[in-house]
Amino acid sequence: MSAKRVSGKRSGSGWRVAVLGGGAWGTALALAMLRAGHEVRLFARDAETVAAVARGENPRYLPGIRIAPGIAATSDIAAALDGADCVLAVTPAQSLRAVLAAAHNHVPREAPLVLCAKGIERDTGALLSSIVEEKLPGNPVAALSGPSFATDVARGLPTAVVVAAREAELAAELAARFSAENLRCYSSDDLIGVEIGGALKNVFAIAAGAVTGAGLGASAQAAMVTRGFVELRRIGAAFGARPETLMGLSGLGDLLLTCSSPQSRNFAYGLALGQGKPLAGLPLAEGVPTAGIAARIAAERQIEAPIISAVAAILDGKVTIDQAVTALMTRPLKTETDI
Ligand SMILES: NC(=O)C1=CN([C@@H]2O[C@H](COP(=O)(O)OP(=O)(O)OC[C@H]3O[C@@H](n4cnc5c(N)ncnc54)[C@H](O)[C@@H]3O)[C@@H](O)[C@H]2O)C=CC1
Ligand SMILES: O=C(CO)COP(=O)(O)O
Repeated sequence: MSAKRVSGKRSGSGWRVAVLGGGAWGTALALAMLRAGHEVRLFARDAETVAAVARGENPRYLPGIRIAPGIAATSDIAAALDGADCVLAVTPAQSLRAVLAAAHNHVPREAPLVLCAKGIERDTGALLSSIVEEKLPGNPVAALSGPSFATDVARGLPTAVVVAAREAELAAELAARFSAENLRCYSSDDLIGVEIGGALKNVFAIAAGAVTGAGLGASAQAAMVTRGFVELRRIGAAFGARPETLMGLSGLGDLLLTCSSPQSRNFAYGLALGQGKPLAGLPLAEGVPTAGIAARIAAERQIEAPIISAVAAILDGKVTIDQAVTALMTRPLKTETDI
């Protein structure tokens, strides 16, 4: 790691952090970075969000939460990235490629690009780290993931996340710099494992919401989440993720959070699906595009992932929830340990 990155370009311990994305999570992370002692620039593409953050709010994405002064919001991506020591990419997974296309000429050389979105690119099956490696080949890539609702983090409620990079030293440095009183960052050198956990838990959160919405009961819910976790581990193993990473904050931790709370937008999406309510206009549910591509990846690699396939088929309107449940319940019996 370069000496420049260790010490930061600015004097003192604070970095200049650029946050790309003025939605719920981008704004919450901007606040978290401010609390951790950094100078924060927030890129939001719409002028309305920029003006709102300057007023101390973001009513569209974080209604009712006061945004502390000190975040410099801008819709000029070059200005947001100017002199950044570190860049957080916090737009939806399916927008990452477009955002990096707009950003790549302005990202300072060597600044780590920290992925904060959770998903797999729908059209290509690419993990987000591989998109960064393609678009910003000179910049180190990292990922921040774990159980962390934007509203909780924005309010300063305590939680723990994991920051991963292929280089353990970089992961540890980022974790140290991002941690603050109420945000405890663990570090990991299993970048792929952290990415896979964060991306796939969203698919099971949709399934969990659908189970609740369809009134299938708490037992079905626990059985689905447990067997879903087996699928997450199978796919993770195929990508080279370490099992202990998937047992950690970005896998099991986030699965527990989002499969149990309607505060999760993916759970809420599944809930509406299960209740037969309209889905149009619901907030971002990253598990929707990820379900389809994860089902395709599983099929291509011959990985057994019946719950992911069922979620994808339900979302595509190919089967009903009832039909999917019957198909899952009548699969050939097997030993539980046969993952
Ligand atoms: N909201 C949460 O609690 C958490 C969200 N995440 C992840 O963070 C990512 C972003 O989620 P949120 O901020 O919650 O979504 P959001 O829907 O609240 O905001 C998305 C933001 O991205 C912007 N955006 C979309 N496409 C863009 C583009 N092409 N160029 C520039 N800006 C663009 C939108 O204008 C909006 O400001 C997702 O992958 C999500 O899974 C991760 C942890 C917690
Ligand atoms: O990933 C999250 C919390 O860790 C947020 O989940 P939702 O996108 O389902 O709201």
